[in-house]
Amino acid sequence: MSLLRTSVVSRALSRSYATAHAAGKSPTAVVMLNMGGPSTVAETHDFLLNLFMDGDLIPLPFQRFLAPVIARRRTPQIEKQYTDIGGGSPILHYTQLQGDGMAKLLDELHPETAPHKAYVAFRYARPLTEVTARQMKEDGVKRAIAFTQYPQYSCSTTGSSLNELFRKRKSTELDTIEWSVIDRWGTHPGFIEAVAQNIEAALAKFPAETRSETVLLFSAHSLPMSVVNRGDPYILEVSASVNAVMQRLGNSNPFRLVWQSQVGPSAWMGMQTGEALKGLARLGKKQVVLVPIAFTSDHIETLYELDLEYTKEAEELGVEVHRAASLNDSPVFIRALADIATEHLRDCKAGKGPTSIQMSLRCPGCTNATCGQQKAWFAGSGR
Ligand SMILES: C=CC1=C(C)c2cc3[nH]c(cc4nc(cc5[nH]c(cc1n2)c(C)c5CCC(=O)O)C(CCC(=O)O)=C4C)c(C)c3C=C
Ligand SMILES: [Fe+2]
Ligand SMILES: [Fe+2]
Repeated sequence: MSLLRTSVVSRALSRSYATAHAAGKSPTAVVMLNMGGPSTVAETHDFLLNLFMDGDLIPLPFQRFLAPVIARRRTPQIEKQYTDIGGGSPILHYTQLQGDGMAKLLDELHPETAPHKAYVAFRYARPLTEVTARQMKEDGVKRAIAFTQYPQYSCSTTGSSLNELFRKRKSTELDTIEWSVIDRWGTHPGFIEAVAQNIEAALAKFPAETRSETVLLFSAHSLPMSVVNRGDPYILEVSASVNAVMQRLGNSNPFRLVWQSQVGPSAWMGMQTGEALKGLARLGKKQVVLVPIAFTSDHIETLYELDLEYTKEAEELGVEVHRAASLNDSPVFIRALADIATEHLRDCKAGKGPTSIQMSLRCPGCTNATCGQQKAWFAGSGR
């Protein structure tokens, strides 16, 4: 579609939302769930406090007392990182852009449920669930999709966001809405295509003669081994994404999946990204493309850890590193989000239920009662 036609269509669609709203037709809400990040450096402390208060992510003894201490102690270091990447996290900007683009496409792809409206609900930064819920109430929302923006499922990420929505359902009147859930989409062809195109763009920076020797180093946020060992599906699902991307690329390059950003002294999933780069240098590898695979926009892990820390270290060891761009404003990715939501709405209409079959299963080692209650509540929504 030409740019001109896209903007004409999008203006017409915004008008269709405004007209339908004025006429009293409430929008189908698509609630973009993610962790969020501090939009300004000054918001870093509150972001960290919310994060360390989350017992679904970091169960601490005496959480209410310990979390503020740890958050306060960690704030200066993390504030410096957000300062160094330009003064804050871009996640809100990109999530809004992705959501608005998706909602416009959805009006075309699935007119039966139009108008669609994207809402953002972050777990640790503004806009938090309560604020989003208030907006949804003002808009008269009766039907909503909880659409995780984590491609791969972990109880510590998507699980935590769904638990929060479930806990707040009464106080925010979210329980008056008919819900369904998109809980994972790590092998969706549109997502895989968007990642593959960004890898191809990074690979093109190397000379054609040596391009196929470049190592693709997929990097995802690590998980504590205690979470892996209770049966969390994240490691498997990230691996499935990597395999799907490599198939799409025709297995053009050697590759590995490695893990970054571990926090604290406990055991985490390895091999660590920084160590892997050093190891590749030791093995004489000269060219690497770093590929963020478990997050949909830039954040400190890409802009600080990958771009500022690891790339510099590797280049000092004689390795040329280029990073595949994050999905950010990729039109291929925005189209993928719209396709995922369309397929979900069709599945709901076909009676496949408000949640996926896989979502119904708790981790075999899960002892968090909220997980079970939350899954049962979403599965029963609208029935
Ligand atoms: C899919 C991505 C992520 C998983 C899985 C994940 C698990 C996880 N994280 C922590 C602890 C922390 N994470 C922190 C920051 C952070 N985490 C992710 C993503 C995942 N986390 C991102 C994208 C970010 C950065 C946000 C940004 O704006 O850049 C932090 C805070 C930063 C710090 O203090 O270092 C902590 C703490 C645990 C314990 C965990 C699994 C249980
Ligand atoms: Fe769980
Ligand atoms: Fe994290």
